[in-house]
Amino acid sequence: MDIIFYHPSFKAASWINGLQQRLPQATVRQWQPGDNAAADYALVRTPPVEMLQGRSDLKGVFALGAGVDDILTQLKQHPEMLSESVPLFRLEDTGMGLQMQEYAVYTVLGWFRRFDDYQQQKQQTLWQSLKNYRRQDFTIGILGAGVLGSNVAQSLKVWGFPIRCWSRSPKQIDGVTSYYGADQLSDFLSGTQVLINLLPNTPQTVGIINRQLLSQLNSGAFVLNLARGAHLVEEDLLAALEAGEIKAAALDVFVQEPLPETSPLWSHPRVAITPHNAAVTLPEEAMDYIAKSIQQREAGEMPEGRVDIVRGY
Ligand SMILES: NC(=O)C1=CN([C@@H]2O[C@H](COP(=O)(O)OP(=O)(O)OC[C@H]3O[C@@H](n4cnc5c(N)ncnc54)[C@H](OP(=O)(O)O)[C@@H]3O)[C@@H](O)[C@H]2O)C=CC1
Ligand SMILES: O=CC(=O)O
Repeated sequence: MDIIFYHPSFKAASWINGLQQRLPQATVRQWQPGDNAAADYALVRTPPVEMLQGRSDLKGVFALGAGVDDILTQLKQHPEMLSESVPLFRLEDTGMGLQMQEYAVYTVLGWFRRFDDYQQQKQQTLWQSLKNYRRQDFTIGILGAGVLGSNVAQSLKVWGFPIRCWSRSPKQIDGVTSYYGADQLSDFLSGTQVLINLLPNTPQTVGIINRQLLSQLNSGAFVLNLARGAHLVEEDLLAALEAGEIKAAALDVFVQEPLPETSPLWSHPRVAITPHNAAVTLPEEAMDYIAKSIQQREAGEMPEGRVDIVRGY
């Protein structure tokens, strides 16, 4: 069995060794331009078109992340890149759920306990206790109730906040109110105090967090974008912050990454920024997952995490 590996920044040698140990029957190699030799599986992040093109014999392509929007964008531009018969898989959880939980719990509790306000008071050497939010009014709305959205819902539920989620199909998550489909989006937004985005980036979700959507949240709501920069219209967020409709935002992802030095988001006192690392690919967990998936595929089973290319996630 032959496996080809390509990632623009990961250390190829440690991935190749790690996969080789997990799959002793396989020969794993780093793909280089011009390598057209046979391969059964490909592990990739934003692969060059020529790496996958013409490989209709592949038994699977594994994306080395949870989101596959980069690969699907390339595929739209170069439909010849991936034969329709080749399944594309993505990482499901592999330790990203816990990382998202950490980020969301830290941020939401900080806003709930008004640490952002106290940080600003500190700049003014101001010793003043502020009125607390009421827990029952601090409704958290999660856009996306998939692997990561449901993880985040579970972790925030234990703090006693009302939790709701919005997805394409209805969900049954204990203690979480499910809204689904375009028809129920307004009901989901109405009464939401903290909006957390964990949607995939698809033609249906691009630009979804715009002025019109933000205006339907509670006045003084908070926004946490953990998914993709393309979901959020940054100028609309800035306008809503200026108008006081949105109190604060925490952003991990941006339309342009790295975020340009000239972006007004950098200097905004009520915007927190992290460099797209809310949940990173953990090599050991990811290799365990991919090795298991390859074994399942070799046994004639279809592993979890198959991307529906038409649906876009
Ligand atoms: N910032 C970071 O470091 C990271 C960001 N991410 C981002 O997080 C995203 C989510 O990951 P994950 O939870 O694993 O993805 P999943 O595919 O498991 O979940 C996606 C959720 O979004 C819902 N959804 C998709 N399209 C729509 C739509 N048009 N309307 C309503 N709901 C919709 C799905 O609904 P349904 O369940 O009904 O299908 C599902 O609940 C990734 O795509 C990636 O972009 C991921 C990892 C790290
Ligand atoms: O943003 C990261 C991912 O895995 O998707």
